[in-house]
Amino acid sequence: MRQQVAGALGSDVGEPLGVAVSGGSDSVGLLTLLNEWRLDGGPELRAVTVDHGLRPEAAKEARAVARLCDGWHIPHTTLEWQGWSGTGNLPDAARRARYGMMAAWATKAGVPSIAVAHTADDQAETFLMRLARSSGLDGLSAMAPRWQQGGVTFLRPVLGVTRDELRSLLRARGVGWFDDPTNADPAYERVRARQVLQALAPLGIEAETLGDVARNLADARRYIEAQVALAAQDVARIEAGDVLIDRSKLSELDPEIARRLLQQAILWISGAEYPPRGPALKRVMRGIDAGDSATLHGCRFLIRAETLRITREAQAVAGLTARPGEVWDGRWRLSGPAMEGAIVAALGENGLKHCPDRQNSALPAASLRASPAVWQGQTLVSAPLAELENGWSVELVRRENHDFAALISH
Ligand SMILES: Nc1ncnc2c1ncn2[C@@H]1O[C@H](COP(=O)(O)OP(=O)(O)OP(=O)(O)O)[C@@H](O)[C@H]1O
Repeated sequence: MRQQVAGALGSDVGEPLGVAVSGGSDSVGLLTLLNEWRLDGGPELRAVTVDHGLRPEAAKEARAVARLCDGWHIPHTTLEWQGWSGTGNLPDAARRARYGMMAAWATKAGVPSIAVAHTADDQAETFLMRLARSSGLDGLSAMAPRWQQGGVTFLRPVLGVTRDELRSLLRARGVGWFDDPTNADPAYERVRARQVLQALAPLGIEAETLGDVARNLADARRYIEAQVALAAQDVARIEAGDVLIDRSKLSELDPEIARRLLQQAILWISGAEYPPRGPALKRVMRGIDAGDSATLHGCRFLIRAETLRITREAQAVAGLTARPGEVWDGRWRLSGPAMEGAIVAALGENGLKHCPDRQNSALPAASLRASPAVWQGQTLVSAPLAELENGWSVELVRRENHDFAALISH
């Protein structure tokens, strides 16, 4: 098992390696494996636990993890979440906060990557849950073995190990863990998925089997994504943050490649976490064929004779502000002279009127309205994309997970 984990992490795993330990069997099992590897020449470790403050036992569990780490001479940190606003989807908010806090902790502590303990069972349960949502190739593909978030790499080194294997290891080593009471509550979809998985055993379907299927699908997906990247290099280019697509070449692409290419462009421009729903995107694609401009997912689709221009929708960024030097709308950074009270916000219709040289910009008015500008109160200071610089410069910043620009330049 240890070789499996070391192999999954790869020889280039940074040091110290972070490990996210909730106190459950999966993550305590991962910690145990990594600790044994550490004692045998593996990377130094830093453990982290997030106390969401949602269950009375949580603080006690965090302390127990801290004690375990202390006994093994692994530095441990507990991060306390107090951000629950009381509205919305609690598990989702807790998960987002957890990853955000762990990434911020890692950055501060000089930890380049954090291992989390998603197991083969998590993978299989997720697969079943996605089946219930009629997911396609993307949803059913295996969980990524690594991803980037908040400047940190998250790693899943035990995707090939089952929960039972980790529990057997812990029993053999005499290491205890906490059972989350919700893990037995059939009100949770994941618990029902676990029960269904057991029922599938007589058919020869086990966690590993579904993991194999999910990996096969991930292989197919990787191939399709490579085709999308090739197509993007051929049909698309970037102009000051807009994506320009050759319409006749687009119409010759396989519809699935075209759909994915548009989806990638939308994710890059909008910064949305999830792509638009399939039917909505298909409707826009039919509109593009017919020559109709449209808006979708915070983006505008402008049809010209030969080109489709996808730009940011002005309405989606109205009211969005950042300080100079900070990233605005997830991908723009404006820098210039120090200036009291200066903020970055969209140029908008009002600002556009105050850009005398806007005609010299290659961008149409729709793109310029949604472009970043510097304001001091109601006064427009700079709009670099609309040819009003006043000593300011603009930079397109790389997006962590949806970098269309990188897709084209590779
Ligand atoms: N409170 C916590 N503190 C530290 N690490 C945690 C905590 N909760 C979860 N983790 C880490 O994340 C891993 C996966 O946790 P969990 O199964 O709850 O899934 P998730 O991250 O919420 O995502 P998903 O629900 O999509 O599977 C755990 O094995 C552990 O490594």
